[in-house]
Amino acid sequence: MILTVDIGNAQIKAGGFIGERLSFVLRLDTDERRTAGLYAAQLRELLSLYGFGGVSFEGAIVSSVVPLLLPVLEEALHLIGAPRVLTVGPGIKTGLNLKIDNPVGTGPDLVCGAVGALQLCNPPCVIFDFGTATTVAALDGSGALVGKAIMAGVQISLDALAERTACLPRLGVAPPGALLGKNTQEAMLGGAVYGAAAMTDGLISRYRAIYGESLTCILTGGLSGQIVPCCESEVTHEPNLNLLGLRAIYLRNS
Ligand SMILES: Nc1ncnc2c1ncn2[C@@H]1O[C@H](COP(=O)(O)OP(=O)(O)O)[C@@H](O)[C@H]1O
Ligand SMILES: CC(C)(COP(=O)(O)O)[C@@H](O)C(=O)NCCC(=O)O
Ligand SMILES: [K+]
Repeated sequence: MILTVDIGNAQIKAGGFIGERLSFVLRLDTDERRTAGLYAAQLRELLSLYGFGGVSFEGAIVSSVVPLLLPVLEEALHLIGAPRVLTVGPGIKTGLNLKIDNPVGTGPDLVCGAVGALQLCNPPCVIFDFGTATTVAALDGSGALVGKAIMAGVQISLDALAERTACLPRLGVAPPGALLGKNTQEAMLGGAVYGAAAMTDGLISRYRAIYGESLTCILTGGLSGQIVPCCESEVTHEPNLNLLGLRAIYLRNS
């Protein structure tokens, strides 16, 4: 089995591939205070809970947008028995052409998503990733990453409303009851979720004006399942896109 690990700002996603098949996805909280031993113990426990306790790993690959946690998870993966642990960063072959300023400063999650997208479709394509931040990565007809957009994430927007107003409550992203709410909670959820979906539709129509109607739009990220049902555009939903990309990068480097 190949273990793929995507460290995001909210959660660490660990996916196990047997061949092409993604057999499981574990989610752990991102916490910079946690040690390698604690993450290893948690991974071990979850692996056996899901029935993969005895499985041996061919290797593992990690991508991180939280620099402090990268060595911590690398060590945790060695501790649970991964004989080799690759890292998405300088020196790794991704096969992706980055036609942007400062390729090294680009989030490795965007790189993994782009590589994952190229497994699923022919470019041009755009990837919307709804996590802590909402990000867009655009791949031109040659498959090169040519541009990106970064917005406040859907949960961040709700958190900011609760923090910076006197009367608005703290809410988690959830299916909105209606486009227009009848109460404060519905109004906030409708605004956040339909607002994100309408932003997505609006950006897609602008990107289609550049790249043509054949542009493939892939939505991913932990919150994408809440946004996809409210979008009007034709989109592909792949919640584990970064893990697919990580597996492809692992294979390219082994
Ligand atoms: N099992 C799950 N499946 C999908 N989304 C989840 C799940 N558990 C939590 N989430 C939501 O996904 C969000 C994190 O999305 P994610 O894409 O992992 O963000 P990041 O990459 O920034 O860590 C959290 O706000 C959480 O509420
Ligand atoms: C934009 C991000 C914060 C998104 O992180 P996430 O929502 O996946 O936790 C991350 O990709 C990042 O820190 N990027 C570096 C800046 C850039 O890609 O231009
Ligand atoms: K994101």
